[in-house]
Amino acid sequence: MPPTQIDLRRLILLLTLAVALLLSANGFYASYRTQREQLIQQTQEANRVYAAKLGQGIEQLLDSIHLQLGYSATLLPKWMDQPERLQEETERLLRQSRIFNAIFVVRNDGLVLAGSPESLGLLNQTLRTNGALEALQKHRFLISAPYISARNNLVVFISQPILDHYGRYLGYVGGSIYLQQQNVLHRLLGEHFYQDSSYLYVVDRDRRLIYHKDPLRIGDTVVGNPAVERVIAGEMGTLQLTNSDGIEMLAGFAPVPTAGWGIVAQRPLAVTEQELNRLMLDNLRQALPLLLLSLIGIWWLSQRISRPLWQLARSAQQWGTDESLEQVRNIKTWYFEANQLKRAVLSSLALMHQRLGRLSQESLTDPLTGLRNRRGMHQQLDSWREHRQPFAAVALDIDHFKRVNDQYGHEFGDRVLQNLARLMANGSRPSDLLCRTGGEEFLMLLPNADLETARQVAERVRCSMAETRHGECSAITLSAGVAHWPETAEDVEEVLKRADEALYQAKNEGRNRVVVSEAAYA
Ligand SMILES: Nc1nc2c(ncn2[C@@H]2O[C@H](COP(=O)(O)OP(=O)(O)OP(=O)(O)O)[C@@H](O)[C@H]2O)c(=O)[nH]1
Repeated sequence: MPPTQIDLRRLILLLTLAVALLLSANGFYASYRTQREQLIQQTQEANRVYAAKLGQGIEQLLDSIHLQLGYSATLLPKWMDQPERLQEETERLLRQSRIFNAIFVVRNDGLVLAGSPESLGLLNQTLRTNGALEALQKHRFLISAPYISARNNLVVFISQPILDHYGRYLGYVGGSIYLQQQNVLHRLLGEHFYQDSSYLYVVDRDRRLIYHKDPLRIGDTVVGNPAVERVIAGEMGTLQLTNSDGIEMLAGFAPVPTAGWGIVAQRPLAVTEQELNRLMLDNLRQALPLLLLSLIGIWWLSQRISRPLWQLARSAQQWGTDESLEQVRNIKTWYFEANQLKRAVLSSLALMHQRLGRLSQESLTDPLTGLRNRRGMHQQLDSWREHRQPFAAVALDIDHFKRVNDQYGHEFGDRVLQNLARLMANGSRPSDLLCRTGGEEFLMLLPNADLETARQVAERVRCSMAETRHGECSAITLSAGVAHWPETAEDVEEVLKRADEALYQAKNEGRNRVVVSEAAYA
């Protein structure tokens, strides 16, 4: 087998391993993709639910602020000219609500009638801040956009109008939430501590951050963030986006309709993927023994399937030999195709052997007479020489055969040759080897016959030839020379030569006679 060729067993093994690994890898990859999608969706959904829950929390907080300020606003009209009572009320509100960083009661001309903490020092001053002006204008419960307060804090101002029992506008009571200091939003939103880089932020309707884990970013306007755009449009949903640091994020968002705010909760995609990788590695570890077992099973089965084919292929190298048939017969073919192949190989082999046998027989036989030709003779002689089998050689030659041919034609001559072959067969034993070694030269090789016996056989053939009528030609005779190995010759080649010499002598002495090699008498 050339070194570049690969045998069937290895080929099938490699193919099955490759297919098994490909299928496993494909399955593994498909499961990875599905799980990744699921995990991404779950993370986004969890963030959305979380943002929605916090949104509800803020809504409830605003409701509670509304109630508290509303209650206060019903008490305040009768105290508008009692600065101490107003001051007490602002202090109560500040202490009890634990929502605001500062509380004010402001008259309808903007003058601060009371304020807590007193340390702010705004009493009897007119407030001109955005929140204050908006409250004076709108006369309703109001949550302001973030702005810089009179004391230079970034604040959100929430106010409730104070109306007397005729519905006249007297001013408002309101509270500031300092966005850049600890406030109620920090308590509400920051209590969820993430260890995996998840975080959330809150924007107002103008996209300004009113809550962020990084206090320095509070007050910044968020630009080009699709989650922010959608949440301030009042939508709730999920998104995959890139944050301001260029990190891929899985975001869920929900609005706070009362305030026009939006909450976005997000988690880095990489963290989710890490989790997935850990999960997949665990899966792989668990699946590995089964995968190995399957591979061994596939390998075993492929061996069982390929074995008969491989054996049939290997037996092809021996198809010329006698054992090949037996070898193929012994191959166990346990499935239909291999069995059919084996049967086909067996019948082809039988046919081939039959034809080879016939060919080999033909190559050793003279077609005219059916006797052994020179090659056939030598084949037998080789065997006798090897086994030191003694034998006598009788060389026969038809006398004046040229004349017979010339006179009666070549075809007639052929029939004479065939007649002689028959006479030789009649005058010999089955174990004798009868050969036609040339045109009209014949040889009888008689194993275990001595010189005298051989001479008698030659004489018998000569007589029967002389007595035979060949069509219109009455008398055709032959001459013969007899020799023996080892009696008259030292080796096998020499005995033929001695028989030829004796035959030559018979021709010289007048033909139609048998001469025994003289060496026998020496
Ligand atoms: N019909 C026929 N003739 C053959 C065949 N082979 C050889 N011959 C002829 O046999 C003849 C042999 O002639 P020679 O060798 O001269 O010998 P001969 O005529 O037999 O004379 P001697 O052997 O001296 O008695 C030739 O004419 C060959 O053509 C054959 O297969 N068929």
